[in-house]
Amino acid sequence: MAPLASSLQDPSLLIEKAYINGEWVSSKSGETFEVRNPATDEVLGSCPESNLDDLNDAIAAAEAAFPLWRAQSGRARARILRKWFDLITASKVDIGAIITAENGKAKPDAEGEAVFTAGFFEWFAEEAPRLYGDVVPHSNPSSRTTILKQPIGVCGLILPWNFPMAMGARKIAAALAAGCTVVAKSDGLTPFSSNTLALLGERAGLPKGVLNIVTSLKNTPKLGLAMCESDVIKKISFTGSTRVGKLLMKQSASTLKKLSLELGGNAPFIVFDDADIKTAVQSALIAKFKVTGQTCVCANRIYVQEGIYDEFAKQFVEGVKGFRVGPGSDPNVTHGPLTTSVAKVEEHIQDAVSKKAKVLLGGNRLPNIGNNFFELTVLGDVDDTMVVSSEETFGPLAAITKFKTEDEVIKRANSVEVGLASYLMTTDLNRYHRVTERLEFGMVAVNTGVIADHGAPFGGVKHSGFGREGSKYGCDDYLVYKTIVTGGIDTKYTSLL
Ligand SMILES: NC(=O)c1ccc[n+]([C@@H]2O[C@H](COP(=O)([O-])OP(=O)(O)OC[C@H]3O[C@@H](n4cnc5c(N)ncnc54)[C@H](O)[C@@H]3O)[C@@H](O)[C@H]2O)c1
Ligand SMILES: O=CCCC(=O)O
Repeated sequence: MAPLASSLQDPSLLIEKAYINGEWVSSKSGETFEVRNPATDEVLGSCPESNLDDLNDAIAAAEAAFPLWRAQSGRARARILRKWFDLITASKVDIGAIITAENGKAKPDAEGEAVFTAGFFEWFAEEAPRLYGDVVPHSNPSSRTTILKQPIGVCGLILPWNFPMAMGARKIAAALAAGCTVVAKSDGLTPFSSNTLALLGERAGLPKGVLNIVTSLKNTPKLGLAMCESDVIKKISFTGSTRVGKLLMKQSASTLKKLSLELGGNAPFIVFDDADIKTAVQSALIAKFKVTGQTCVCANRIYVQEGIYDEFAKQFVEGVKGFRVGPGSDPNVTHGPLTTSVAKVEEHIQDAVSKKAKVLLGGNRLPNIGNNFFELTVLGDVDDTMVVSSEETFGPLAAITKFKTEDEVIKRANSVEVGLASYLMTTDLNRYHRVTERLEFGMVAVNTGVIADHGAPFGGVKHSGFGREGSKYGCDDYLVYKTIVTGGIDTKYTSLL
């Protein structure tokens, strides 16, 4: 038994297999890949290196399961999703331990992710019976137009490593509630969380073939291409970088696939002189350093108006000093390692410092703890020529920059290609209206550092992609609308058409 499994209350939650047609399977080639703990570099276990044959089996299973799953009532699907919620909630501690082991995030964040994950099953259990269509008046009074919302079919879901369970849940719960079946590809760095999720789905009563998971590290691009080119898969939903999102869109052209792309961000965090400084500092600490800066909604550019700049920077640095970096499994640790590499954080710091940014805190690797650890870092006097202002760091680097006017900061905030999350700190109601409406981002958080919630549509604009996850709109991405027109031509009215 893998050592991680033996540390769990329920060791069966850790599965080193792929999940196809209700069976836990090895890859046809027999190949596997190792999964490592980013805090220690220890091998946690291994998973099958799924290949195209395995993917085709998964697609065939999802195709075969689709007619029966879609034919169930929304209420029947809801009961399974609701039970899934209960099972995830009951396994919160074990799930947290698995997420921390493979992703690195600190225990409270990992257990928080378990709760966040469960919430999507609860939410979509409530949506499943309520996917109403419409009846629309027709211009011919003897006709009627009915709009049916129907499941699109088999969905291919490509999942990231930063929320290895919750990002999968946000897609899987919505797709299954809508009546679709799923082939998911978990991230090669974090396959165990997805497997645990599938196992709990199986225990909740999910019929075989409704959810399938292929696991892969090196075959990922091949599997991604095959998913895009498959005529059976009718929709792809992807969370990850803008680069890969654009590639998937190109690859999906030949099958004209419906796509949801949750891509990169570069969130501005704007603090006006009139902000409540305590709220602004607390919100910035959360928005910047959640999961050690590795969420797509993390504040990347902190713009502070000149009158409040020095005080904000001082209080922000004091706040950061209250955090503790270390292995996520240590209960005293608030921030774990980076899941991938510290190189980009270091490059952004070096570039900024070479252009006269000031290091207010941190700035160094922490090799005494491990290769993937980096100090929570605060830079002041950042300007727009620095790489950190135009590129998402996806790491623990807070880049603080000064601004003078509202017009100036809106222009600078909107100057990037991407448009996912943004933050606004102000107590001026008129300013709130003006600025929220002018920011070119899919989401604006006002006087808070937390955006995501099950009921809040999550997604971006511009190069951050399209589609909305969670919320009452979340099933739409997995539905197609069918128009049914009934009635004959009523000659009395044809002259009015
Ligand atoms: N908008 C969102 O909801 C959201 C959420 C999390 C992360 N992100 C973004 O993801 C990025 C960080 O993650 P990353 O650098 O690991 O992203 P990435 O795009 O390299 O990887 C994301 C996922 O895609 C897979 N992948 C990579 N190449 C692929 C290919 N050719 N075909 C199919 N799948 C492929 C990876 O294995 C991984 O599972 C950041 O830009 C971040 O903002 C966005
Ligand atoms: O990384 C993307 C998701 C972030 C979140 O939902 O808080």
